[in-house]
Amino acid sequence: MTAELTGQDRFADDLVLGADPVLEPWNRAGSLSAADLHIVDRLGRLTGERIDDDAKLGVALAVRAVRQGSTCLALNDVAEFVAQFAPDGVRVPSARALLDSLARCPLVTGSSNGGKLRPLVLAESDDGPLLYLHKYFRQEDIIRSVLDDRASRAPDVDPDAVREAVYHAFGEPRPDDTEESGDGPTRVDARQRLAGFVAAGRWITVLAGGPGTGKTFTVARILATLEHLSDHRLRIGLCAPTGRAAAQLQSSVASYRTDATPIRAVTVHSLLSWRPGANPRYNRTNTLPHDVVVVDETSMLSMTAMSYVLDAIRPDARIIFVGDPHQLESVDAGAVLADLVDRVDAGEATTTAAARARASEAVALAGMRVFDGTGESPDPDSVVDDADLSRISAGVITLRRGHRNSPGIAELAAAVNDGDADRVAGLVVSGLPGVTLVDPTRVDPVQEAVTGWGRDLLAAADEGDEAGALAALNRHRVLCAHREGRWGVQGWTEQITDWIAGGHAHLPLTSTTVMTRPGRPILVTVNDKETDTSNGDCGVVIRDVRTTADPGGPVPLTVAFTRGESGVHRVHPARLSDVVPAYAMTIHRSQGSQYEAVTVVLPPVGSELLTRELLYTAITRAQKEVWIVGTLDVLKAAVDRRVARASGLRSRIRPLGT
Ligand SMILES: Nc1ncnc2c1ncn2[C@@H]1O[C@H](COP(=O)(O)OP(=O)(O)OP(=O)(O)O)[C@@H](O)[C@H]1O
Repeated sequence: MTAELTGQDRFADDLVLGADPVLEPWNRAGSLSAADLHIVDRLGRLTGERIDDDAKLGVALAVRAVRQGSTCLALNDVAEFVAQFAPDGVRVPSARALLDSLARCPLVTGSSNGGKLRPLVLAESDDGPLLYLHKYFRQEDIIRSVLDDRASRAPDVDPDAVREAVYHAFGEPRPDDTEESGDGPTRVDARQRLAGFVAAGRWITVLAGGPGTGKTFTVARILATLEHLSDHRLRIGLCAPTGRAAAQLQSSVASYRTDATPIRAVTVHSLLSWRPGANPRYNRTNTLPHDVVVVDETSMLSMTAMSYVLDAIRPDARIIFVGDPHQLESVDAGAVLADLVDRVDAGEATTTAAARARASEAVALAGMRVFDGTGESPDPDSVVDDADLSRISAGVITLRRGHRNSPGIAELAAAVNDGDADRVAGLVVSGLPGVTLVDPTRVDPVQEAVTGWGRDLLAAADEGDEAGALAALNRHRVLCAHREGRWGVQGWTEQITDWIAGGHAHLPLTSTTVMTRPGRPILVTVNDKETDTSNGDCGVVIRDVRTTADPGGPVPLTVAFTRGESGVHRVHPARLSDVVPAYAMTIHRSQGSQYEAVTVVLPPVGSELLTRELLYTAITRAQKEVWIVGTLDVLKAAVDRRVARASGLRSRIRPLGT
């Protein structure tokens, strides 16, 4: 499934001949795909019984909802769900009519008319009735039951030993809370220390925070805490949804654990021995050997992957989920990290009085205090408020202090997250440092910045200066919502190539032509063990000064990639088959990376992709400077629109008929 295409784009010529009359207008309008219709048709045939028109539409919409990232269809929200894509003139049944019809449908588990095959589940929730495909209902059920089980127990640890281990790894709280580091005095972030206490005292911890808030830095210290507490050598599993995120996690953790054994990080698929089309080798009956498993970039994890991970980890092993819940979620169904945080806010996670008492104690030991609601507005670096305390007692800790993004970008990102469109517009117009709104019809400032970047890349790469070229690589990036079209990656790549060539670019860059000249940034699109490159890796083509050029022959080239803090990995262009130019890339692709400066190209109003999460993800990729190409109206529309993914994880649910 591709989250970057809308239903309309994707299924325009996806017509089903002789379609069911109820679904035909939806198919003709491009709102339901041929695959959606085939699934409904096939299920109807297999059950061999008559399906009501309303139930048929309900099932088709549930299939579409999953395709769009939800794990179920929320019946009470159907009118809102279909508003964007219902064909003109069709009757959309009310939530009540859908429920009545599905409650009698032989395809539905728990219906009054259960057939032989019941691949759907109708469940009651605090948010009203939810219709699931059975697979997703089961996966959510696994997640819910593992979370509840882990919240109901705590590791048997000696509080004095925990205090000693946390202080050893994070330092003791001091009145001025400063410590000397190689780079000069650095303030210890008390929330990071608090995360150490939380992770030591629980079987499952969610470490949330925006980019550069020190999540990986904290993970490394949490691991040191747990190692200090353990009487045996801990088996630690580090993983992330993508190869690139795993490589990044491994190198950051290694840089913070200079005197400890390096730990390899792998993809979630590799950790679980999960091959495409098969079930993972590790599961409830064949659990992973690890004592601690860290999952980074959890926002990108699909619900299926989350359920497999939770199922495969021993009940007496610690799990630490790390990520930014405000970022774009998985391209497959589910928004599990956001759900893990939201279910606490919705009062759904189990938090007992004892857990709250333990959390308050940890807050004090970390050198913070609980804000009682009186006095001055609290400083989030030294106090936790009531909502925060509930989250902490449910194992969710959010780091807030950014150590990387410029204050202007951090302020804008916070306003975007708060969903305050007027504040966002006000900040942008007021000339917030590091933030510029660029009129899409007058992109000269962007042209200047991007051209300068492209020429810096070229100058270093042409000299064969790989350190210089790699340093220039992350100086700028153009991020687009869409792949195709003038405002997409394709259009911007053409534009940038032309700018850099001074208006004389003759051919558009393709995966083959991009590697024919030094200075071109490239993006790898597959994981490849042979070349030790991962999907999402960015490199730069440089002149290979170590190879002597044939007189009159082509310039010898190599592609350089950064490895670790300052290492370089070189691959001959001929060995890289799946690459694309990387002057511009999609916002989805940029997740997990940061650049000094970013140009964010907003899609037009009305694009299904224009959401708060998209905007947040894009602007927080920039460390120092962000140019937002779009109008104020588009910017405000983005802030106002949230990704709506239905899920039952945020509320208590029970199957209908139980
Ligand atoms: N308490 C601290 N004091 C000083 N520097 C810190 C502190 N915590 C983190 N840093 C620094 O901030 C930078 C970002 O930290 P880190 O990479 O751990 O953040 P992150 O949240 O994992 O980022 P990302 O969003 O890239 O995953 C690093 O250079 C790190 O050394």
